[in-house]
Amino acid sequence: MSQHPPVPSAGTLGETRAAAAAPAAPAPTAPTPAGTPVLTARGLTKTYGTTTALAGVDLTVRAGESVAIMGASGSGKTTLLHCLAGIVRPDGGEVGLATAAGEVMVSGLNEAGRSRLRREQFGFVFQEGLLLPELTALENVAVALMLGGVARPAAEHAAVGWLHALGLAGMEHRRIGQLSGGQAQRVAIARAQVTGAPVTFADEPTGALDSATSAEVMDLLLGATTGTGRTLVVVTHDEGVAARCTRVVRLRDGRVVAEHAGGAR
Ligand SMILES: Nc1ncnc2c1ncn2[C@@H]1O[C@H](COP(=O)(O)OP(=O)(O)OP(=O)(O)O)[C@@H](O)[C@H]1O
Repeated sequence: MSQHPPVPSAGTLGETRAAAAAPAAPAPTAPTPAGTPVLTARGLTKTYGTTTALAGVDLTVRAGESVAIMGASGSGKTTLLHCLAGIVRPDGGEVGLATAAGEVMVSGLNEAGRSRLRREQFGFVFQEGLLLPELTALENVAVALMLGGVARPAAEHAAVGWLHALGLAGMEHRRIGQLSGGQAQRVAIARAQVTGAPVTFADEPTGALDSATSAEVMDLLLGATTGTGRTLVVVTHDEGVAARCTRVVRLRDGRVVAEHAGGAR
């Protein structure tokens, strides 16, 4: 990455939805106009042995929206998220990502291409496992930029900006194990946003949190993504999380069985 990393404006993204939406962190590339399709899945299929995880999914995700993917355990939510994000290659169908250079077929790229795409275009907030416990909060965020070629001082400057915006001032040098679950998820949000990635994927981002902390983390996640014109795709079992999104997609047995506006619309 050659651009100077984006840094949020002064202040915090706040604890409330309204406050969280206020400061805008410029994306490294011109943001896709709101409402434009940014990710398009066509006829996605995926099987694991004899298990059909996806049985033909069509889905369009538009810039600036927050899409909650819901459904019973085993209905294919995580597999769909992983196919959209280029973590897993579907057996059939395709996933297209709109970029400044035209549509990139995520599903057609080899592992190196998908890895680069994930680093440059996507942010990830998962329930667990993505933060490096041996690194501090600051290092966990800065490393996302350093992997893209940003020098350490600039990466740390941007990381500090995001950690402060997410209410973690003073905790920059704590290791992940020295943070609460909610604080660790804020670090994950900072790491997912610091590169300016236009699309963030979250898989049960509040799954391990109590309901008050869950609401705070979800507000911050929305403020940092759709609040700054970016796009969020979130897998969740929690109707409260889905109610904060603009659209809800429900899966059953690897198929989309319902789609409707979320409470945020
Ligand atoms: N790596 C894998 N190997 C074998 N089977 C898998 C694998 N990943 C997923 N599956 C199976 O595919 C189906 C869909 O799994 P997936 O994780 O996408 O569902 P989910 O809706 O996210 O479930 P949950 O809510 O329990 O996380 C399940 O039957 C699951 O057991």
